[in-house]
Amino acid sequence: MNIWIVGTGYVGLVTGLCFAKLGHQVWCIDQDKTKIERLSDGKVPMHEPGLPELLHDQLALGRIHFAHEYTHLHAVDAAFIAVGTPPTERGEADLRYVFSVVEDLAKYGTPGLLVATKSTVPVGTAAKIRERFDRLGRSDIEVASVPEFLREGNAIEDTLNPHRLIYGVTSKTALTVLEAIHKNLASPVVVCEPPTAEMIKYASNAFLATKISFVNEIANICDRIGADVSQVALGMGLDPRIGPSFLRAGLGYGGSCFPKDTKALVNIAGAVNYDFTLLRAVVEVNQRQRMAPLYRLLNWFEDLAGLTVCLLGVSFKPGTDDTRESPSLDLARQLVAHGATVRMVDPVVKDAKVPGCGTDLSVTCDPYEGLLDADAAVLVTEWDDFLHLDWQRVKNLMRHPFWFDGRNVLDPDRLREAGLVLANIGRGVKPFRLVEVL
Ligand SMILES: NC(=O)c1ccc[n+]([C@@H]2O[C@H](COP(=O)([O-])OP(=O)(O)OC[C@H]3O[C@@H](n4cnc5c(N)ncnc54)[C@H](O)[C@@H]3O)[C@@H](O)[C@H]2O)c1
Ligand SMILES: O=c1ccn([C@@H]2O[C@H](COP(=O)(O)OP(=O)(O)O[C@H]3O[C@H](CO)[C@@H](O)[C@H](O)[C@H]3O)[C@@H](O)[C@H]2O)c(=O)[nH]1
Repeated sequence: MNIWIVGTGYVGLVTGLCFAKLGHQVWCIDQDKTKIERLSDGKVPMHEPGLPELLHDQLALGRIHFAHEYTHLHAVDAAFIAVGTPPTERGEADLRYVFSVVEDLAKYGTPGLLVATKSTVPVGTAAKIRERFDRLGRSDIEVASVPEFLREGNAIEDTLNPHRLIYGVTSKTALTVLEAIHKNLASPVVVCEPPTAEMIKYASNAFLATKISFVNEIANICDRIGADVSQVALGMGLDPRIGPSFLRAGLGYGGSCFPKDTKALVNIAGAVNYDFTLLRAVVEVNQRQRMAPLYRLLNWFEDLAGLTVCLLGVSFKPGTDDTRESPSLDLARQLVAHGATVRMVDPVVKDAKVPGCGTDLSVTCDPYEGLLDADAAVLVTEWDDFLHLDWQRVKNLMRHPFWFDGRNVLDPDRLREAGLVLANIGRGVKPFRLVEVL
């Protein structure tokens, strides 16, 4: 089939390349001319495992094309909208990019085109898109909601083997096109109305965020009563009704999705006079959780002025260079406000724009360089590169030996043997090694 993907970011590029791999002809359109030129030259603008190879292969096969305007005017079967829906100041999803694409598609879309949103959009958006097309004289265009569930760092696998496909449609024609596009995927399919599809996306992210904030609250209690949250999560997760995933305590969730989508769902509920009390608490717990290392540092040093703190990890999670809503940036801003000098280390992020910090902070990829003469270190992102350092060398490099493991991934015994002082999240007691899954 012939497919347009509008918006060539994390979602659009991965989706476009995966559709090409499935045998379709794909045109990725983006208003960012530089990005399009780089992609046409085979250069991937973000860090995502497997993407450079996939781009190379699909360019060679002639199935993927990049354009910054709608020059391809012959029959296109479907257009997927994958532009950003960033939060407004009030936390609502900003739909201006989506509606701007709708205007373009009304102008350039060929008759009978199916327009599907992959962007995460508030419940009711498909209906608004339908209205706009009708107003623009394009009642022939079909509208659907096909929410996206890929995770950054695992995006290709998630797209080629999704846990589910959600088709929010209002006609058999739309369903037939979606089935033809995804026919080589063996995933369960849920066919529903567009508002239900839109809600499935928000409810899924909100539920995962709730699990994280829940386990972080348990961790904070564990710290105070001398229990170990890692083993609490292990014990809980063995119950199949609970499951082991998304129970890793730490500095909370970041990224371009959970923070914005939880706030957007609180707003969606508010707009229909429903107070989503639970989700508001999830958001609040997450914000507070990010500051755990700051309070520990103040506890160790009382005053942070003049100290050097090394933050390990800038991206919001390992496997990506995405720094949107990264806990590391929030923490850096707070540390700078307390008078500390912040050094950042990350294997793929090259520079850190810290909002409210004046200048960009420099980022090195060498942990030993970042730790030289540091008074304290905080592991914010659990990149493999940080897990097995030469701890004796680390101890000798640092001015003071204070470490905060914000993701509970470092081996406490190893660090302590090297003479480092270690704090973590909710592991108030030394792990009792006999407790294993037998
Ligand atoms: N990033 C993820 O992991 C993920 C996963 C699932 C869903 N989503 C949702 O998908 C959407 C896109 O997210 P993303 O992370 O890929 O965003 P992104 O910022 O990486 O990419 C968006 C792209 O859209 C382009 N764009 C904006 N307006 C345009 C226009 N009028 N015409 C053409 N191109 C335009 C931008 O230049 C940019 O390249 C969001 O709604 C997000 O919530 C994201
Ligand atoms: O047990 C856990 C699991 C995750 N996280 C944090 O949660 C955030 C999100 O992680 P993850 O879900 O792996 O990353 P995303 O790429 O943001 O993917 C989420 O957001 C996407 C955008 O909506 C969805 O498509 C995905 O299904 C959904 O998992 C990260 O900061 C993680 O560090 C934890 O703190 N504890």
